[in-house]
Amino acid sequence: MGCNMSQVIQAKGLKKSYKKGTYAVDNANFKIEKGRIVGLIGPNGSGKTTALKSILGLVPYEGELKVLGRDPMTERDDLMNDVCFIADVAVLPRWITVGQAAEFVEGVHPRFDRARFNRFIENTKLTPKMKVKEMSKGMVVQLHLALVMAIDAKLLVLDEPTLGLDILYRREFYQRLLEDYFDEDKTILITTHQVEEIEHILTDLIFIQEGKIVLDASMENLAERFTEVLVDAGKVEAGRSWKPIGERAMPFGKTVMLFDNVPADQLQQLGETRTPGVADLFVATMKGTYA
Ligand SMILES: Nc1ncnc2c1ncn2[C@@H]1O[C@H](COP(=O)(O)OP(=O)(O)OP(=O)(O)O)[C@@H](O)[C@H]1O
Repeated sequence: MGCNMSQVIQAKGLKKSYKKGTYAVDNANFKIEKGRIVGLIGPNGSGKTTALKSILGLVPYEGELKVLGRDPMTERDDLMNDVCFIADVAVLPRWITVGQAAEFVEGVHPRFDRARFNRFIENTKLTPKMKVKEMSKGMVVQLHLALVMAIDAKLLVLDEPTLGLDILYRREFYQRLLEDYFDEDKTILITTHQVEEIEHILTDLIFIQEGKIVLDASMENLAERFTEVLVDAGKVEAGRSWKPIGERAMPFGKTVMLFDNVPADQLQQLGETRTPGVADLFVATMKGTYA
């Protein structure tokens, strides 16, 4: 692999096995470019965290992997100067204060900017002496975000960052990330299975199922490739003959069908068409996962 710096992550034949004969990540190929916000989305146990751990050099793997031009296994220390990794917000210990949390991150991350952190905190109800256990969940999110955003990392990796938070805070979290942190020199990789609230900030989508990449596309490509049709009651059979990848019943005898690579003008004969939401696309793609 060449050293192309607009390429933030390159994986070729990436594999990780914890147990002989089974692969948590199974021959994954993908590229992530600078200035993208990528959602790595998959059901429980599909290999998301394992993929992230490989990217961060936290587990040994097979195959080729380059992150910011470096080999995560042999150049981990170097790589960590440019990467910020945050697991879910729940990991902040309950006894820690705002000030101590900042001190801790400052100690472990060379790119942490204390003044920047303080500026974020000044816009909240948080005070330096406040403990996590005294905060509402929303305040914990604010603390978490301030810690993340004060790190000037080229690559930000977030593993289920909004787990356990309600929809309002999930929205707030992603909106702030987009408005106050993201720019064209940064790249964000987020894993989640709560897709609805991140889809509007994502530029790219990677679906993973049983360790395999089953979809890898930019949001523009998705809109070109997939179409959802609200099929009129009398046209269901016609619709099925064009092999939808998903189908669900709606009130009043209508049926929603999801099509992959069927020309839109053809589908318009069936009923109203639109671009599917990521959640519906996810469900259709993962069909059979829990069977
Ligand atoms: N340390 C480990 N030792 C053994 N098996 C593991 C280990 N970590 C993960 N696995 C297995 O690898 C597979 C993928 O797990 P992984 O945590 O990567 O999935 P995930 O997509 O992040 O899941 P979730 O959404 O539930 O967090 C699972 O079958 C899991 O049981």
